Order: sequence, then structure tokens, then C-alpha cells
Amino acid sequence: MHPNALIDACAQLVRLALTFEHPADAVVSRFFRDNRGLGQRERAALAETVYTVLRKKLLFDHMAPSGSGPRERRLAILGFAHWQDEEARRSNPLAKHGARDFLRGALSDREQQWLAQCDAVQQSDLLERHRHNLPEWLVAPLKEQLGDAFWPEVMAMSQGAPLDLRVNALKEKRPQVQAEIAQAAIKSEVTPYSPWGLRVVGKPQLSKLPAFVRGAIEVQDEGSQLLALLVDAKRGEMVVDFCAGAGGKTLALGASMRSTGRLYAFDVSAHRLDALKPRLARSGLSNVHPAAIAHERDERIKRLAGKIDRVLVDAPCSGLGTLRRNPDLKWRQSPEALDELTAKQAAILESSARLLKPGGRLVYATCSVLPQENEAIAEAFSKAHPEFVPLEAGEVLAQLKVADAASLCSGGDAGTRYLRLWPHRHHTDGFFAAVWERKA
Ligand SMILES: C[S@@+](CC[C@H](N)C(=O)[O-])C[C@H]1O[C@@H](n2cnc3c(N)ncnc32)[C@H](O)[C@@H]1O
Repeated sequence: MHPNALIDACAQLVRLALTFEHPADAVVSRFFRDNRGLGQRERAALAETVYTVLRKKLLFDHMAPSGSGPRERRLAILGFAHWQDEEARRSNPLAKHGARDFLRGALSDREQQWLAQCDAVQQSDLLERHRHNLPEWLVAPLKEQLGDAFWPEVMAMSQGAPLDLRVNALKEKRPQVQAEIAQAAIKSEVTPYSPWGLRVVGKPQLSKLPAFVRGAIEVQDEGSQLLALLVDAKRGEMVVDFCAGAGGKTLALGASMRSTGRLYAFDVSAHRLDALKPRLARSGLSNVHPAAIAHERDERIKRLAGKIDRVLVDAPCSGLGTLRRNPDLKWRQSPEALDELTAKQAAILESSARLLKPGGRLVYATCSVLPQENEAIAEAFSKAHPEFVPLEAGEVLAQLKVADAASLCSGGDAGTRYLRLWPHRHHTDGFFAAVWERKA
């Protein structure tokens, strides 16, 4: 594709994404479906450009007005240029010239002059909002929690996430799978905390890889793997994954139960549960029972009350811990939407807790970094339910031989009450989890 046509296509995609009517990943997938002729490199350029625009929206909104031509094209030029610079910095500093040559081929003289002016802007000349690119309502809670680590977290959140895999412990061993994918030129390192994880170098295509096809690996952030690990589901138990969605954590729980016992995968979205089915088929698990429920007080839930050994509530949340993958969320979420979400989270936790038998374990988790979706929900639940004893997440993980378990946690007297993962510290998405045991 001619560079100019590619920049125009990027501008078209930027325009679609900036309506914020749908999640950015859905907009990108739709665009690719509607433009089947696009090659792999063009797809990568399109996706990375639009994600860079979403990540740096306030900075680009500040720079764009000084240029000419359609606004979306100016945003696309900035997105493309910043993405390429980032790539060049990561892989080969000399590559920057090559990347800029390609872009120059797409730009008019006027656009080139404008881009040079934008490039000349120093960080120190910018207002804080143009450096953090966050909505104001999100800045205060992050600064309050992070202090000096606010800027490292901003940096971490403004980059893409690494590709993590979970090895299916039911079928295979991590070292063998690592060696096998290395044969297919996929380099990886074992993840520092999860015993099941591999962190892959780059973004190779996985769907045709034999290890993927036979269910030996699944794509899953290391943080998600640690949530499943905290549940510590065992052979022969009755386990509920209350908000199972497409089943990322269900599959990890099922494997840790060695495909025995009974694992219910509930969700209000039958559509999301449908996406679990092909994954389940690959996984070789035969203990999973997916079921769509109407709401958290569904009859099915009532029938299972007091019968379950372990419950995971991977609650619907703002997703603000996943800004590396979903940068549009910071523009699509709002304080009003959060109020609704926190009420839902409390209601789901309340209902799901009834499922547990005495001695059973309850895990409440989110991929949010906001205390109101996390500690506030957990503490209100503990207060209202003295029959549920909080466990130290740090101790649970240490018993499971997770390295540096205490460093993954915060809160409580010992500072290890809750799992609290941050992109800048742990190189995972932002996650929270609280663990309780129902008194016998
Ligand atoms: C964070 S996602 C779950 C992701 C999933 N556990 C995974 O690992 O892939 C939250 C899920 O909660 C579901 N949900 C929303 N309200 C619910 C409710 N009242 N009861 C059960 N599930 C609900 C949503 O449909 C969504 O799939």
C-alpha cells in the first residue's frame, strides 16, 4: 500500500475509534473484516497508530490544531510517528530514520513542516495533562496511591503489554512447551511469579502453532494467572467461576483441578460464554459446566447455596488496570459509570458468597486500579460478614511457592492482605484480589 493510502486508512480508523461508541479492539477488528485485502504489516500499522492516538490523546489534541487538513489525519500522522519512534527506540535506534522516510513519503511539505515543529516540542514545555494523558478524575486516585511512582505508572500504562502465555498444566510441562515453541522461532522467558507462564518476545501469530491447536497454551496475562492461582482449586472439588466471561480463568481453574470435580462457569452473557467453547475443546477439560444466568440471584445460584468449595468472582469492573491493552477505557469510563459498577460488584460478591460451604474459599478480583472497586468493596464485605475470615493473599501465594509473594501485595496490618498488581512494578496488568475463608 502506498504510504499516503496507509495514512488515510489510519485516519479513517482513528475517526471510527474516536466516536467511542464501541471498544477500540472491536472497532479495529471490524475495520479489518471490512478491509480483507490488508496485509499483516498494514494491520499492525493501523492498530498501533490508533492505539497510540488513544494513549496520547490529550497531547495530540494539543498539537493537532497547529496543522492543516482533516483533524483525524493529523492525529493519525502523530500516532504513526510516535509509534514508529517507540518501536525504533525498543529495537534499533538507527531504524528511526527508515521509519520516518516511510512517513515522509505520505506527507505534503506543509505536513512535514508541522510534524517537525511537533517533534521539536520538549517534555518540559508541556502541561502535566499533556504528559500523563489521563482524564482528571483518574489522576487524583492514582497520585494518592502511587506518590512518586505515579510517573513510572503513567509510562508503563502508555506502552503496549507483553504477550503472556499460560501453559495448560493438565496436559504439559512448561519447559517442554517453551522448548517446542522455541523451535518455531518463538522466544520466551518464564514469568517471574506464575508457575504456568511464558512471556513471549514480540507478537508472533499463535493460532496455527501446534502447541496452541492442541490446547497446550492459552494467551493470558500473568496477573490473570495469579488470580486463578489464589483460588487454589483442587482435585474433586466443587468450584464456581461466577463471572466466567470467555473463560480465561475457568480454564486455569479446571487445569488446576486436574479436570476432576465440577467447575461451574457462570456469566450473564451467553455470548461471552460461547467464546469459551472452542477454548474448552482445545483444553481437554471435561469438568467444566458453562451456564448463562439471568443475574446474580438466579435460581441456579440459590440451588447451589452452601455446596461449593471455592468461588472466584472476577467482577465486571472499569478495566482501568488494562490501559496498556485498552487505552480507550480511560476515555470511555466515567465517575458516574463507576458508581453503577461498584453497586453491581457489591451485589455480585454478596450473592456469590452464599454459595460457599463452611471452610470454603472466596476470591474477589478486578482488573481495576481504583480503591473504590477494590479495597472498599472487600472491606465493606468483611465488615458485613464476620463469618468470612480474610486470608492474607501474600501468605496464600507464598504457600504456593510464588517468588517474592509479599511484593505483589498491599493492605492489612502486614501489608500483604490483598493482591495488588501494577504494570510499572510487576509488568502485569493492574489487578486486585481479596481472599476469605468461610468459618467452619
Ligand atoms: C472481568 S469479566 C470476566 C473475565 C473472565 N473471568 C476471564 O478470565 O476471561 C466480568 C464478567 O462478568 C460478567 N457479569 C456481569 N454481571 C454479572 C452478574 N450479575 N453475574 C455474573 N456475571 C456477570 C460479564 O458478562 C463479564 O463477562
